[in-house]
Amino acid sequence: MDNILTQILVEKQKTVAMQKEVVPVATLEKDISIHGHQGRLKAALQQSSLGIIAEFKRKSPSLGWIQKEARIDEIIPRYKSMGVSALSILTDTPFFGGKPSDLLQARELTDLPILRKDFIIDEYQVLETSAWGADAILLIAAALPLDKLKNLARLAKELGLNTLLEVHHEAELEYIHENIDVVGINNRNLSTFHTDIQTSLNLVSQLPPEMVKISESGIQSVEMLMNLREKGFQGFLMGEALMKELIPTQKWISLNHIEV
Ligand SMILES: O=P(O)(O)OC[C@@H](O)[C@@H](O)c1c[nH]c2ccccc12
Repeated sequence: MDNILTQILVEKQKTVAMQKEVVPVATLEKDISIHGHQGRLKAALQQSSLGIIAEFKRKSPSLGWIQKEARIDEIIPRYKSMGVSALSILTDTPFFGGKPSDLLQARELTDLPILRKDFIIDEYQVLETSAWGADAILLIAAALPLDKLKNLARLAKELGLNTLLEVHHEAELEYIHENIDVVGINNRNLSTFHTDIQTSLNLVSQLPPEMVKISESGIQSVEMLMNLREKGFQGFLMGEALMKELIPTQKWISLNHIEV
C-alpha cells in the first residue's frame, strides 16, 4: 500500500470494531452526561492570544519516535506555563504512540480546551471523545466521503464538541459547511509526509473570511508562526517543535506579553 493515510484508515477500522466490543455504546453514553463539555476550542482561538494548539505526540509515521517515554504529567504543565491556547492529544496507538488514557490524564490536569487527535471514521469515536471529556474532534477531508463527514460533524455539534476540519488543497474546501467550527490547513502532504508552510499561505485567501483558521504541521520557528499570523491564521497546531523544545519555554512566555 503506497499511501500512509490509507494504511492508517484500514487499521483504524479494526480498532474501532474491537473497541465497540470492549466498551459498548451504552457505557460510553453514561459518561457523556457526566462531562457535557461545550466546545471551547473556537472561543479560545478567537481570543487575542498567540493561538498555539500544543500537541502531545510520542511518534509519527514521518519521524519515528520523537519522545518514546514522554509523560503527560511532565509535558502538559510545561505547555500550560507557555500560555498555549489549547492542547491536541493523540489517541492513536499504532502510528502515533498515543492512548486514550493520555487524554483522560490531560483532562484531569487542565481546563484548557482539548482536541482529540485521531482518525475519526465512525460515530462511535465521536461518542468516545465526548465521554473522555475532550472539547473538539478533528475530521480529515482526505479520509472521509462528504456525507459521512457531515454526519460526524452533526453528532459532534449535538454533543457540544467543536469540529476542526482538516484540508490540504482547494478541492477539499467543499467540505466546509455549517457544522464546521474551525478549518485547519495541513502543511503536511499525506502521501509523502513532506511539510511546506506555503500550503497554508496559498490556500488562506480562499477560506471564508469569518472562519477561524489554523495552520497545521511543520511550524518550526517563531518567525514562521508570526508570518502565518499576519496572513490571517488564528491558530497554530504544533507538535514536533514543542515536544523537542526547539524553542525555549521562556521565549514563548515572553511572546505572550506582547501585543499579537
Ligand atoms: O509535529 P508537527 O509537524 O508540528 O505537526 C503537528 C500536527 O499538525 C500533526 O501531528 C498533524 C496534523 N494533522 C494530523 C492528522 C493526524 C495526525 C497528525 C496530524
